[in-house]
This record gives sequence, C-alpha cells and structure tokens, in this order.
Amino acid sequence: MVRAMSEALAPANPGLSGLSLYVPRPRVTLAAFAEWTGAEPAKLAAVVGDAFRVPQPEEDVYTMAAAAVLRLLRAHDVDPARVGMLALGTESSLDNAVGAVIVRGMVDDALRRAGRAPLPRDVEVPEVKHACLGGMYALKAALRYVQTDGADRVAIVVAADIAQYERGSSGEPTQGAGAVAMLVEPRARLLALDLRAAGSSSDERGWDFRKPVARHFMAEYPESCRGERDFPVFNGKYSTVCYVEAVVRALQSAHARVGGDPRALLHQPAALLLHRPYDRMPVAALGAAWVWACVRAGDREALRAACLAADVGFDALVAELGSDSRVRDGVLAHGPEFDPLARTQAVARQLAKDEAFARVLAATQPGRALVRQLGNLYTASLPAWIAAAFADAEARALAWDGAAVTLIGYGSGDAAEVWSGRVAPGWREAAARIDVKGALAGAIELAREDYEALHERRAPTRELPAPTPFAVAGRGRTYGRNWQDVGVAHYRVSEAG
Ligand SMILES: CC(C)(COP(=O)([O-])OP(=O)([O-])OC[C@H]1O[C@@H](n2cnc3c(N)ncnc32)[C@H](O)[C@@H]1OP(=O)([O-])[O-])[C@@H](O)C(=O)NCCC(=O)NCCSC(=O)C[C@@](C)(O)CC(=O)[O-]
Repeated sequence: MVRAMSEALAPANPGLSGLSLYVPRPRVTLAAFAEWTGAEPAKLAAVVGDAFRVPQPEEDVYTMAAAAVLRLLRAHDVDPARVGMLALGTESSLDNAVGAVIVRGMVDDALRRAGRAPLPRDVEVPEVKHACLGGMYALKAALRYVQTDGADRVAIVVAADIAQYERGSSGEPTQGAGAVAMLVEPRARLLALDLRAAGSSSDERGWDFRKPVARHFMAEYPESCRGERDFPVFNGKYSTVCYVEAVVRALQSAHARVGGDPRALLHQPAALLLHRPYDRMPVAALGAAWVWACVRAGDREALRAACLAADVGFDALVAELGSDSRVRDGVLAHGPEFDPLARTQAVARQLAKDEAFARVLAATQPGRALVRQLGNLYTASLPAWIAAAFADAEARALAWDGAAVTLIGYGSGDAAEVWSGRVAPGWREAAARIDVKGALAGAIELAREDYEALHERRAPTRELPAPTPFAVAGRGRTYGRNWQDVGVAHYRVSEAG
C-alpha cells in the first residue's frame, strides 16, 4: 500500500529540495560526561549516543537559525528573491511576540553586508510552537503554502533549539543544540511529501514535559532555577510512554487514510526517520508500532509466540493496543509512573528477533552514526536525521531513486505526525550539497569546568574561538533574556569566509 501510495506521487509533488545544518562548536562526548558524572559509559553508548553540543554565550536560537538559513541559501544556490515564507519551528524562543522576524533581520543584515539584496518585503514570518513537533508543523504549513498561494515561490523552514536540562537530572546526557534549515519547493528535488497520506495524533494528559514561561516557572519551581535559567519540568520515564503511544496513534491515523496491510507502513520504506531525543527512543516506539501492526494485520502466529516468550497474555495485549485513552486514564488512576506499555515493549523485544522487524530496524540505520554525534535538538532533531540520512545515502551511493521514506515527528505534551514520502528523481545532486560532516567539523572538546560554565551561562575559563563559519557579534548577551536588554541587544550573523 505504501508503494501504491508513493507511486501516485507525481514528480511535481511538493517537498524538500535541500537542508543545511548548524551546530555550536563546543562539544561534550558522552565518554567524558560519564567520567565527570560517574554515569555508566556502556549504558550511555547503548541508549543515548556519542556526544552533544553546547552553545557559546553569544549563541541563541535565533543566531543558530540564521546561520543555518544562510548556509542553506549558499549551499543550495537559493535566490533570496524567490523566498515567500521563512518559518521558524522552535521551543526555545526568547520572545513571546516575535521570532522568525528576528532570524529574518539577521539574514537580511548578512545579505546586505555581502552586497546582496535582502529577502523580499512580502515574506511571511510565522513562528510555530508545539514542543519538538514545532518544526514539522512549520514544515506542514510550508508544504501547504507552496501548493496554494506560494506556488511561484519557495519556502524556508528553520527548526532550531537548545535542549538543556538541570545538571544531575536524568535528561542531562540527552542535551544538544542546533538548527536545520529546509528548502521547500512546489517540485521537490530531494523528498516529495504527500500530506494526503499523513496521520496525526494529539492528546493532553498531564505533565510529561513542559517549559512554563520564566516568570511562572521561577515562582513555582525555584529549586530548578540557576540564576536566570529556566530548565524544562519533566518526568523522563513517563515522557517515553507518551512518545510511544502517540507514535502508535499517529500510525493508526495514517493507516485509516491509506488502508491495506499496516505492516507495509513500517517494513517497506528505505528509511524510517523519527524524532530522536536519544538513540534508543525510536526503536522502542517502532517496537510498539510493529506489535500494533501485527495485531491489526491479524498476524497472530508470530505474536502468540512472542507473547509466550515474554510471558504476556495475548488477549491483554490486544486490549491494550485497542484502548484509546489508557495512558491518560492510567495516569489519573495511578500517577505518572504508570507504564501501560511495559507489556507491549516486552513483546516487541521478542519480536525484534524476527526477520520482518529486523527489516524495520534496518530502515533506521541511514544517517544514524551522524545523528549519534548530536544529542537531542528538539524541533531540529528529526530534520537533522533527514539531512544525515540523505547525506549518508548519497555518500554510500544507495539505490534510493523513487524509494519510500517515512517521517515520524513527536512533540511532548503530546502530539505526533506520520508522513509518507518518496525520494525525488535526481535527488543525489541536492543530497551532495547537504554536507553534514562539514557542519560537524571544528568541534571544540570542552573540559568539565567549561561545560559547567557554559551550562550556567558563565564565561568559560578558556577563551573559545568565535563560532564559525559564521561570526556572531553583538551587544547584550541574549536577546530579551534580561528585560533591560530588550531594545539594546543586537546580533550580527555573517559569513566569516
Ligand atoms: C528517558 C530517560 C528517563 C531515561 O533515563 P535513564 O536514567 O537512562 O533510564 P533507565 O535507567 O530506565 O535506563 C534506560 C534504558 O537503559 C537500559 N540500560 C541500563 N543499563 C544499560 C547498559 N549497561 N547497557 C545497555 N542498556 C542499559 C535500561 O535497561 C533501560 O532500557 P529500556 O527499559 O528503556 O529498554 C532520560 O533519558 C530522560 O529523562 N530524558 C529526557 C526526557 C526524554 O528524552 N524523553 C523522551 C521522550 S519525550 C520526547 O522525545 C520529547 C522531548 C524530550 O524531545 C521534548 C519535546 O518534545 O519538547
């Protein structure tokens, strides 16, 4: 069914034509992090990844976003005069009134100083928010734009975030920072996306992960504040349950639209790319999704064997996957530690030994080694994986012409999206311009005291070189962070070389 659906996509379908990544240079490897904190290195490598980036004091979500946009304009040869929308997806904005227009200002400034015309006056500048899903929702808006009133223009969506958790919390090894800019065109040159086959899910069921605005947050959670910092309030374990369940629900929604064997949604794509807060999270969600697909497809033989091996009752499992509100009801009844998916996960672990599920997991391999270097980028996490997967597929000369690709976005709170796409003809040319390795180059390994200083927004003990290849200079530390800085803070982002 996925194939039939993808075949219906004509070459003129809208979608992605390019991506560019920007990450700060300071890096913490999880091996060093384990030494500093006493965490188990083998567990971090198995569950989380390899490293994460930390922004410099001069960097914020707008400077990173602007750097990624400038890189996209240059790498993909985009004529700024054709841009009709510049959308920002973020959950780290520093201003509740505006967002993408600040990025626009920085991009215009850099273009002018390079002797070029700024973006046109009629560019739309929305900022889109829903936790880590804001980038995908912004991309959805852009896809709709280039199919309607923007059919003669291109749109740029930039997803940018700083993921920081309180030191010593369970989230600390899963930090990260960065931005991914995406070029959206009415005729995709990289990945055509068919929103008619998309599935969605949303539900409100208690505090898995929230970022109350600073003034409320500081009054309610003074223990979580260090100076002016505002870290997320979250329940890590419970948030993983919400992630898994929302992904299954969005898949069910996609399946309700496209029909056919639901297992095809998972084992036919050449790449299955998900929101990736840490390395193992997508695998856990796909395990539950595969169990649901097998139940829905009536593939009971393999399931019964897996249930037996996992010591889980088959009928209870089927009932678990059928009930629509069990997470919310369970949490209301038992508190946030309630883990209704434990049985599903136990069965999924047994199914992982199955050949068909191994094929599902193989589709999560493209680009994985690259994104293990990045940590959680919140809204930019899935876009970074798309960039990494295409860069990797191009470098390894994978036969991706016309291949199906499934994107699964998730944002706490919680909401998920499942989209089907097809790799566009001639994709290699656009993929060769992504240059994820180049974006990761020039990392500066942080010493423990400098990591802690940057985390607390103090000056590091050692002078760090200016963020490159974009120089950032300005007065005021962070736009709007201190009320007295508003109107004074001004950043300039420009290409250094
Ligand atoms: C998710 C937690 C709680 C995990 O925190 P933790 O302390 O690592 O949890 P754990 O001790 O239960 O261990 C996790 C897994 O590691 C395994 N393990 C143990 N030892 C070893 C070993 N030696 N070798 C291999 N594996 C080992 C252990 O068995 C377990 O496997 P599982 O039961 O999951 O299959 C933490 O990372 C956290 O709090 N993260 C922050 C929240 C988060 O990322 N949640 C993810 C879902 S929500 C989301 O994605 C949205 C988000 C966060 O991006 C924000 C937004 O949308 O805005």
